[in-house]
Amino acid sequence: MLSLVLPKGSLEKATFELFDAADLTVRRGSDRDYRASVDDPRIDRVRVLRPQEIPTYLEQGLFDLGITGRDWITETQADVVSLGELKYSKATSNPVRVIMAVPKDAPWQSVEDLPEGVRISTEFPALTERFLTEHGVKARVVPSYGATEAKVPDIVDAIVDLTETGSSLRKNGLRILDTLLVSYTELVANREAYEDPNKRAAMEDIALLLQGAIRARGNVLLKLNVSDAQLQDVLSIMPSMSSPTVTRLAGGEMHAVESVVAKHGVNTLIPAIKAAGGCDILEIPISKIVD
Ligand SMILES: Nc1ncnc2c1ncn2[C@@H]1O[C@H](COP(=O)(O)OP(=O)(O)OP(=O)(O)O)[C@@H](O)[C@H]1O
Ligand SMILES: O=P(O)(O)OC[C@H]1O[C@H](OP(=O)(O)OP(=O)(O)O)[C@H](O)[C@@H]1O
Repeated sequence: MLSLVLPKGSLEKATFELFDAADLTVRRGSDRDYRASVDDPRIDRVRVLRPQEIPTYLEQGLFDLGITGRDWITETQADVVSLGELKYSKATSNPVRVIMAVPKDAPWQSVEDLPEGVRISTEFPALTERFLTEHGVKARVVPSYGATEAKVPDIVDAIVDLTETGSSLRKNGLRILDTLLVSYTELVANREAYEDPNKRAAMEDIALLLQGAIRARGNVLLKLNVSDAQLQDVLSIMPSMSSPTVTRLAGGEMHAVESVVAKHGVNTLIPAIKAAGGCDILEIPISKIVD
């Protein structure tokens, strides 16, 4: 069946939590163990490796399916099939951005302002070279192996690096000059494996479980009862994914209402439902939402 490669490092914790939520719990001896397993008939081999190497390994057929960032797929230009974006990063559900940054007080306002021979440190040399060529800038691109922000202004003049929350840029007194790429985490496959109908079906099952777990994040199921007379008042304030489900209760003039709502806002919604006539209100966690 499928061999799977998962990212070590920045995405590791969030990826393992997502697989757990998707009922594809990854098991390994310790967090230093780079061989793992998933108790699922569709997955027979799991390795945990650096995300920057994952697109190439997938292209070469060393694994069928993997998770990495769009940034590394673009940098390596690996020929892989994407099964879709998985909306999570190291700390948030937002994408990361590959940006060019300079010291706050540098004179340059756009990439075209950079002088010939400008020194730029980056972990993304290929992406940076392509970007500079597009903008007609002749620079010296210096490969970085981490702590890139720390190298300006004494070692280099500018950097191309990732930003998620912006905290590293702020701490290092840097200003964004341009954005080269917006990058989501993605589920990607080896092209040949994806062409195999059995493997593709297994990959699509896994994608569905992962996306279902991501969609469920931040949502809860609200259930309540309400009288005939007050049903419209409750429905008028009840958000839902499509439309709330309303069922008549076996006895009397009561209805049961249920709806998937955003967890954010439930603190004001529940008292409002109660004031509108709702009773027996239940808030229930959701593990997955599959279309
Ligand atoms: N806040 C973040 N910082 C860095 N990378 C992030 C962040 N959120 C998501 N990512 C993604 O995680 C991957 C990081 O890959 P990379 O090969 O640079 O290894 P790493 O996990 O950061 O390891 P190291 O810390 O040793 O550099 C990229 O695809 C990147 O887009
Ligand atoms: O916008 P932020 O939320 O601050 O996140 C972005 C920072 O996180 C990553 O660094 P990491 O901690 O992986 O160290 P590294 O630079 O050594 O790779 C990345 O390279 C940025 O420096």
